Amino acid sequence: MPRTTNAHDATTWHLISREIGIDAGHRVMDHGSKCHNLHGHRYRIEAWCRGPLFAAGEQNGMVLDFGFLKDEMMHAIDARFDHAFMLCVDDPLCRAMFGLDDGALSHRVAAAVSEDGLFLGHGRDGMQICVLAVVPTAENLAKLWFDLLAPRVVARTSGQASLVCLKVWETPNCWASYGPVIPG
Ligand SMILES: Nc1nc2c(c(=O)[nH]1)N=C([C@H](O)[C@H](O)COP(=O)(O)OP(=O)(O)OP(=O)(O)O)CN2
Repeated sequence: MPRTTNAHDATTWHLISREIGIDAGHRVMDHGSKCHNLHGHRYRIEAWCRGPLFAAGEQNGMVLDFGFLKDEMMHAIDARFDHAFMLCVDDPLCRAMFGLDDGALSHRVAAAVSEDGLFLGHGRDGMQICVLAVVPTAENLAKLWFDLLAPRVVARTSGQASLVCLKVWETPNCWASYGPVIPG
């Protein structure tokens, strides 16, 4: 029995999308107006995946079970960023707010940001912090979360499906996305 069905050709394919929501704080340090302030968002995050359909088993007729996709989004994004505060490593507030005057923590943060583009861990008083190599705009978060989720989608489908778009709603009116496909 074939494992997949190829109900797409070079110009058509199956796309699925799943959404989760997280709450997180940030500031856009260079912004000329209110986004310069410390503030928070209810981020809505959509993951769009493309691939052939499974032709047998519990995912028969699916690109990737929505529940499996949710699991991967929760591990890759929610578990690390929900209720975290995100600042750019170059933000002058980062050092004081996150307790980076502590030498050992400061060293760990600098090493992680330089190697991985981000540090996720605990700062002053055990507060969950996220230090990024880039400013936490919706565009940069879309790429960051795309890069964390993409390998999980491939692994969860044994290489059949891929993440083609990660869309971040920063407010009910504004979104940014990253990936090779423009979402509808
Ligand atoms: N291209 C981007 N522009 C802006 C970003 C961003 O990440 N990418 N971020 C901000 C602010 O952080 C803010 O979250 C959005 O601000 P705002 O324009 O106020 O969005 P609203 O939906 O709240 O707009 P209202 O005018 O209040 O309805 C700014 N720009």
